[in-house]
Amino acid sequence: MPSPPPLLPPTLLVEALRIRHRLPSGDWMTAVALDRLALEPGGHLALTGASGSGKSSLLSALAGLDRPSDGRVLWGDTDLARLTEPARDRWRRARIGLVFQDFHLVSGLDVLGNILLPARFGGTCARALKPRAMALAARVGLTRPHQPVERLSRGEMQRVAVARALLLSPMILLADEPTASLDAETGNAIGALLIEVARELGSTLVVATHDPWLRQRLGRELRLEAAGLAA
Ligand SMILES: Nc1ncnc2c1ncn2[C@@H]1O[C@H](COP(=O)(O)OP(=O)(O)OP(=O)(O)O)[C@@H](O)[C@H]1O
Repeated sequence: MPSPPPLLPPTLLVEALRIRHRLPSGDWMTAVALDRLALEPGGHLALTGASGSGKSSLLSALAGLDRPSDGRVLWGDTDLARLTEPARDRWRRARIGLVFQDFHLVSGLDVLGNILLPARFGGTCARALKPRAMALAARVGLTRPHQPVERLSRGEMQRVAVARALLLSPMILLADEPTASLDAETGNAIGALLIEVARELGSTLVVATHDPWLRQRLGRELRLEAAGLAA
């Protein structure tokens, strides 16, 4: 069983972070060069910057999905790079709710089945969480919980991805462009919901976004610049 989430989210500290990707040519490019970022427990932060400036790469490192090439990502006293991959997976499942840019929905499952996926992966009883999953589906405006996800519009898929990230009441919420596929009004509603739920839970919230409304509502902003080819 995963360990229960701590009552308070840990402080985030990023130091001398470099994330490099290998290009098909064999060269390396630096996607993120960030000397320092500190975020208090329950803090909210918008990651902004032009397309390709490294927002998704940074979110992946914060979630422990990718190991930094250099530097450290510390959540409290946990240095993610020092954990083995299975330990990092356990750590992430117990603490983090993730909204992926491309949703990562599982076709063949309906709306409810997708929202309940973190329960399955985390070893929590999916049946016990069904009422919460139904409530979250309604809260994000999904009225047909048994609709197969492959028949949803992109905007509806985005709502499923947001509801799924909230299922386990995570202490840390990381969202990659969570309003990008929505019209302005719905995007604002979903953005407001993320902020509201993060406040209710006392969760730390980091959102990569181009959306000026959401950026403003999050209050604090870190603007990334494309770093370029690695030396
Ligand atoms: N796996 C990878 N292999 C090679 N290059 C990559 C990889 N992932 C990202 N990159 C490159 O790293 C840079 C940063 O990409 P990233 O997706 O982090 O930016 P972003 O700010 O999230 O962009 P967008 O706003 O378009 O989603 C880009 O130049 C991208 O092409």
